[in-house]
Amino acid sequence: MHMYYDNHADLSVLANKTVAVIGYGSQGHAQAQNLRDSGVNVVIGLRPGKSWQQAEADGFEVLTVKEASARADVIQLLLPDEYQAKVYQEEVAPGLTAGNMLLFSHGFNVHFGQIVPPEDVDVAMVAPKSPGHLVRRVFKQGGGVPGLLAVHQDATGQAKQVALAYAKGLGCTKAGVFETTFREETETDLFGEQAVLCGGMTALVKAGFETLVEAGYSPEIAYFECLHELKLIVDLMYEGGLSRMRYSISDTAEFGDYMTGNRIVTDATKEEMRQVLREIQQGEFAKKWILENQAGRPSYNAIKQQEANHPIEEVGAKLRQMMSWMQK
Ligand SMILES: NC(=O)C1=CN([C@@H]2O[C@H](COP(=O)(O)OP(=O)(O)OC[C@H]3O[C@@H](n4cnc5c(N)ncnc54)[C@H](OP(=O)(O)O)[C@@H]3O)[C@@H](O)[C@H]2O)C=CC1
Ligand SMILES: CC[C@](O)(C(C)=O)C(=O)O
Repeated sequence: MHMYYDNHADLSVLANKTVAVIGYGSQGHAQAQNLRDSGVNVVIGLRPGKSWQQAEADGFEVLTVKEASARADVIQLLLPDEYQAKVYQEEVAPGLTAGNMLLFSHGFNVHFGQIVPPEDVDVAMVAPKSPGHLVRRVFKQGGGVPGLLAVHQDATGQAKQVALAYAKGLGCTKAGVFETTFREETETDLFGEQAVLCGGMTALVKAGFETLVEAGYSPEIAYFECLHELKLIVDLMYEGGLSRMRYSISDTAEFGDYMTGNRIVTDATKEEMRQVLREIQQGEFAKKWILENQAGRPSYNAIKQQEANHPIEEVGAKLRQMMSWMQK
């Protein structure tokens, strides 16, 4: 296992190749635009619709998924994970030829056996560790976000060099690309988004907001305290770890942090985290998500609606309107 930086990757490996970016959503638009700015020949594969119009407006050649897959040497699947297997079977697989590379930014479908590529193609992953919009924003600022790289299948003997060149085109080798496996990326990514980054964090923010509002404090103050300021605290941790954040906050806040943190995230919380990880490792979460999609997403849709109506969303929308400088 290694970390790779700019000097380990050679963009000329992609010089005579065409890359098809399939999907033009959060990751698709960012990866396609960064690659193009890095001199890579990119076409976009889509169905007719909103993304197609956007990709054309952004100056790309847009083809159907079938045409783009057949044209390209490297095919990066950036569709929502839940649709990838069907689109792969019907539109990508028929155009694959020996020596092509099939790329992913998340290992879900390969790791859980929903996509089984033929043996004569390379199968790899370049996964930026960042939401797509920041993959683009940080690149435009002259930097890059870190990434993960994994080779699942090396039919040509060149898979790692091609994947590394792709990662360089995204800007990831500026920040560091860590070599891993499809299993490790998939399980840690699902764990991170469920237990910490998305599920854990939104539950913590809502619980804090509700505690203050239910105790009679203003929703505006509760919003600033529990959501708005979180970004500023996270920015400090991002720049210099927990110690930089603790250097910047008051000693009173730091003492409160030491006294209270473990009362909020207790041994029971950690035991629940271990249980969440077991369910991911055993494929229970994947099965639940696949079945949820087959059933038309009843739970996903109901909870999405309920969450959109949470009072923190109402007060937040009102307060953010006044912050004209904020990237929305
Ligand atoms: N979001 C992120 O930041 C991250 C995502 N990833 C991974 O990247 C991959 C892409 O995720 P993400 O960028 O969030 O996806 P999005 O939901 O943002 O984008 C979906 C894109 O796929 C298109 N699409 C959907 N269905 C079809 C179809 N049947 N045929 C053709 N095009 C279709 C949509 O076009 P239309 O407008 O027509 O619907 C849209 O352009 C996933 O594997 C995900 O796990 C990894 C790291 C971070
Ligand atoms: C944290 C969510 C994420 O895993 C990401 C941006 O890396 C995702 O899949 O969107």
